[in-house]
Amino acid sequence: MANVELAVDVRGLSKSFGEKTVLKDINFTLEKGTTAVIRGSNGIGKTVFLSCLLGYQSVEQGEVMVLGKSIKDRVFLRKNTGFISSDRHEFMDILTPNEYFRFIIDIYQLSVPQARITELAEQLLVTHELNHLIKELSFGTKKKIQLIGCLLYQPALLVCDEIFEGLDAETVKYVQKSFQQRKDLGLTTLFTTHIMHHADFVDEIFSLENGEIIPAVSITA
Ligand SMILES: Nc1ncnc2c1ncn2[C@@H]1O[C@H](COP(=O)(O)OP(=O)(O)OP(=O)(O)O)[C@@H](O)[C@H]1O
Repeated sequence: MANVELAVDVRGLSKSFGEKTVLKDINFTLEKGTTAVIRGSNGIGKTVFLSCLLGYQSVEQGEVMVLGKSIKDRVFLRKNTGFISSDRHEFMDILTPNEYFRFIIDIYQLSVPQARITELAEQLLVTHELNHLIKELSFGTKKKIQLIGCLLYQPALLVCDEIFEGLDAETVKYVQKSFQQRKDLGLTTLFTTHIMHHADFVDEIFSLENGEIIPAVSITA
């Protein structure tokens, strides 16, 4: 029976590429309403782990439950999760931000007034970018557009890869505040970063080392 109080419940997850084992029998849980960070050195497997968690990469061995359901239920998974990628936005690239937001509003059947999009765009200083193709936007602006998309539907589980990379100081503060607001709403946020001092507000800190995810004592240790 699934534990519905867990936002993430990973059991025995392993993942290899050829001879190279990246994730080794990972057991990892995250309670609902938690904000957590996973740190780890370059190439250690953070992106692969997040991709397995959200069903973007096949799981070789093990079981992954998100919000009490197996990730094999892909409709549930997509409806209730959001992903902010550091560098993968192929399907967004052919849209403008405005088209992308309309797409999100349509598929999630949201009743979001245009004024809310205008407000978020003003807060994140992207008002003048809304009708340009996403592929033509800067690295940080693409991330801001993904953030706005997620804030429109506020997924129960938001997963972000390298969330602070390439963001200016004001946007870093905005992201931190948004994640704290998500926590106040009882929502779960899991992200990776190399900039650990930006993550000093989280509830839980994990480290990916030697293919395993282990709790870390502090943001530095
Ligand atoms: N599709 C793939 N095919 C083969 N190897 C892969 C594939 N995807 C990832 N890897 C390998 O898995 C390992 C972990 O990569 P991953 O991108 O998860 O690292 P990371 O911890 O996110 O690193 P960084 O901090 O540099 O972003 C790397 O050795 C990478 O080369």
